[in-house]
Amino acid sequence: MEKGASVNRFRRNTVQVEEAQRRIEQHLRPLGVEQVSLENAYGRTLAEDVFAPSHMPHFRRSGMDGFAIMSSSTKGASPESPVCLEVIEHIPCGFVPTKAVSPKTASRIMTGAMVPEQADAVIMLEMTEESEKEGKTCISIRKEIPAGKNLTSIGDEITQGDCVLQKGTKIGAGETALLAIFGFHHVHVCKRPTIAIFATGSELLPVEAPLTQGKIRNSNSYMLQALIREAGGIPLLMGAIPDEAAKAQSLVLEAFSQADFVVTSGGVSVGDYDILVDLFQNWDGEMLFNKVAMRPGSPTTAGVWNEQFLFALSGNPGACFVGFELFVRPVILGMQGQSQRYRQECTAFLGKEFSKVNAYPRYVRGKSYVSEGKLFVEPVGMDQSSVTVSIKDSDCLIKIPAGGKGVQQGELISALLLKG
Ligand SMILES: Nc1nc2c(c(=O)[nH]1)N[C@H]1C(S)=C(S)[C@@H](COP(=O)(O)OP(=O)(O)OC[C@H]3O[C@@H](n4cnc5c(N)ncnc54)[C@H](O)[C@@H]3O)O[C@H]1N2
Ligand code: MOO
Ligand SMILES: [Mg+2]
Repeated sequence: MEKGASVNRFRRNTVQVEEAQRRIEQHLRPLGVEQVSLENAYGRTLAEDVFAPSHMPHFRRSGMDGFAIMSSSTKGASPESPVCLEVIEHIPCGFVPTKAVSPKTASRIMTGAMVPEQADAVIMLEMTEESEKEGKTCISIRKEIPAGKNLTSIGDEITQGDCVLQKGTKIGAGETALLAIFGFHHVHVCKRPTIAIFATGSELLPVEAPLTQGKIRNSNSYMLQALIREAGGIPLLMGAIPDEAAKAQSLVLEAFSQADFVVTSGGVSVGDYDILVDLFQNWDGEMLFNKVAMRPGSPTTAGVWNEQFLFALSGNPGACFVGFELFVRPVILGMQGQSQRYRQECTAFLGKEFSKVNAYPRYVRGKSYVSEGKLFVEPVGMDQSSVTVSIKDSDCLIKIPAGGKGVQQGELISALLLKG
């Protein structure tokens, strides 16, 4: 097979993960704003602060099915000397009371209904006894009811004018409920980036193809597609490019017109057919980095062309996954205007020793759990860069520092939490 035009491999300068992230950040811009209907707002990022246009609740609301009363009318009420009040009105939800409650009267009211102005408490149905007297309905109350009982005052939850949701907030179920409450049928959200995904490698088969000797199915593209979706991006599956440098170059450059940025996997190391290296050799954009002090994924490469990123992730699935988490995901979030772009880092006890010697900091696929009130993390198992099976089992990346002989069980260690 013909070799890629990769005889003169170019020099690599190793940068730390944080430095690589900093270089990316310098080119990171939010994409802009669009309007979506509330039903399509889930998972999107708010592009503006949302202020309450009204109080919540905006009327005095009953918390129980019962009777709206003046609390003062129950003064001295006891089983021995109950207070009797005449029922003057029935107030279902959605109804505006028409009759003023007096010290001698009560209005039957349902949960969520508007409490008449003069009433300052609601007594539960079960705490009253109803009777008919001379064609009138009366209730007897055997207990004093304090003012404010079972009554939600205007603005109890939210005051008109309050900032209820801040710009940059990701819209989940609770945010959606608030937007609906305040009548925001359409919301301004940050645009989602479209990301073209290429796999590279002549060994790659389409997922539907039968396996043949020496070939494998292209799993990275689909993994990246899922990761991009999780981060709120719009993935564009562009298929696999065979190991032909010229073809890779034209396809990748072409994709910049269809997407906000491009992610590739494979072909970034020092091999004869590592065609992304050739692409970056002919690159007339800015090279951000081409080697990172990390395992897996040390050959991860990134550049910018006309302010559009090209992330060339490693082909090894474990390294592709980690490269996405550390470099691509923050860009997808940042383009959507999210300020919290990086995975939360926590300190935890290592549940199982990790004894590999590390030339570079290592991001080990791990599982977190709580035992006796303490947070533990432990490696999920096979952790080689080439291993795919353990990706699904991990909810964190354990950061094993460079140097030394690994980390012992029980030692405190940092981990990036991958969920949430
Ligand atoms: N002599 C050296 N060899 C290697 C070095 C090195 O420094 N010197 N680095 C190793 C490291 S570290 C990594 S990580 C890998 C990086 O490999 P590439 O990014 O160049 O990826 P490929 O060579 O294209 O493929 C590697 C591996 O991954 C499989 N692969 C590729 N694409 C996919 C895909 N879409 N879905 C599933 N699997 C994929 C591919 O078949 C290979 O098995 O290089 C080391 N080598
Ligand atoms: O960068 Mo490669 O893992 O790190 O195998
Ligand atoms: Mg390679």
